[in-house]
Amino acid sequence: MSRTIALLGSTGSIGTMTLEVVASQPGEFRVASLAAGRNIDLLLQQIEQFRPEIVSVADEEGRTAVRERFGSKVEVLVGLEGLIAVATHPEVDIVVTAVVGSIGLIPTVKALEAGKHIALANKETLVAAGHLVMDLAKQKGCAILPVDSEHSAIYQCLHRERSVDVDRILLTASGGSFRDKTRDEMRVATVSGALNHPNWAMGAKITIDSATLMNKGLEVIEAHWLFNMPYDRIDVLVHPESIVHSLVEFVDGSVLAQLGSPDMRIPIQYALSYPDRMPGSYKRLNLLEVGKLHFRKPDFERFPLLRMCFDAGRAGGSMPTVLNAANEVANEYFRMNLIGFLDIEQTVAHVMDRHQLLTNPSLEEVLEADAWARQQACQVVRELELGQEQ
Ligand SMILES: NC(=O)C1=CN([C@@H]2O[C@H](COP(=O)(O)OP(=O)(O)OC[C@H]3O[C@@H](n4cnc5c(N)ncnc54)[C@H](OP(=O)(O)O)[C@@H]3O)[C@@H](O)[C@H]2O)C=CC1
Ligand SMILES: CC(=O)[C@@H](O)[C@H](O)COP(=O)(O)O
Ligand SMILES: [Mn+2]
Repeated sequence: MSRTIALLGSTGSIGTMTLEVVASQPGEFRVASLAAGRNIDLLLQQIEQFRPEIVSVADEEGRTAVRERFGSKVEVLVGLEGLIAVATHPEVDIVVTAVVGSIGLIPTVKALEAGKHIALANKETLVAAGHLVMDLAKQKGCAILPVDSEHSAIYQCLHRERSVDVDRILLTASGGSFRDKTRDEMRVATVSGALNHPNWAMGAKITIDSATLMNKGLEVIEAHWLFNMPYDRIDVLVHPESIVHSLVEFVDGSVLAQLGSPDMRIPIQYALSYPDRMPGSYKRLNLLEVGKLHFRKPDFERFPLLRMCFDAGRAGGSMPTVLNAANEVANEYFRMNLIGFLDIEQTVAHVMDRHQLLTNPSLEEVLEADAWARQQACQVVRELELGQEQ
């Protein structure tokens, strides 16, 4: 096969698993470029092992550390310029976008403009600017291969199916750390409690999003763009075991589902090897051990962010951008112990209320809306602290 890969977010949960997949398939993949943030110790090990030609880091301190160790053996860039250079490396076939947050948008756009296929983990990119990213991919003939487990599942179920034959998509949700908690329990929830995901070991931001069900809401918007599916044909199903990764119902009533152990290396490898499959030694699913699978309706009252995501998606235009940016800020404030768990939804709701919708934003307008929402979210948090917001 021998595909050349760029990896954005190499030091994160998806990033490190991507490199595990690469290392487990000798001769199949070459890593030409890596982008990390501030975890320079890990990046140095990755450079040693994978020998990329270009790397990117978050700041000058990181650049100095890499240069001290590797001298001119590797080119080191910084910040957004670095992310773009990594994503557009001339020899790269596939860019794995595994940074967290809407910072992933511009490098993804630049990669598409340079004709790269995208293995997309960074769902915030599609939430922020799905209309622009999907149009650009189509125009350039580039594939957007989903890494997110649910979307990989749907992609696999849709393989060789006609879109006219699809009736609806069913996205499964574990329910997150607070699946069975009351609102009163959530009001006093701790960061460590929210970070205790029942099934998946993931980065901190997505784990908190999973606990608020924001992650599922973002995934609804991601599915809307990836599969060109109207919102009233996307349903969410709480499935505590995270074994059925998602399902597709067809017009004849037949339902296809993709199942597997909850291990992100499986969808990562599928995105990298698509349309082929490569052998993998990941833990096999044993349904006899699992025994029973459970499904139930999501509770929109206890988890209002899920409804807000449907609302933002249906409003369209700049609203999903604003929803996402406000959530990124509120999620981070919660992780820093500066606001309570339920203040996340309050912050997002107030920022959405204050937003004047742009119906078909350009990339520049998306970036402006993102920046506006971040600044508003900080303002709302200050007001919440002062007790000015209900
Ligand atoms: N983890 C999972 O299982 C899944 C994740 N996803 C999605 O994949 C994406 C990544 O998630 P995950 O791996 O969990 O996140 P992590 O927090 O574990 O990793 C984030 C990565 O992004 C880097 N990064 C963060 N900010 C910047 C920045 N400003 N500039 C450059 N690099 C930056 C971090 O660098 P450093 O650490 O060096 O600072 C790290 O390498 C998210 O969009 C998430 O929603 C989707 C499905 C499953
Ligand atoms: C592994 C993965 O794809 C995550 O996005 C996962 O979906 C999070 O679990 P939740 O279903 O709890 O959001
Ligand atoms: Mn997911």
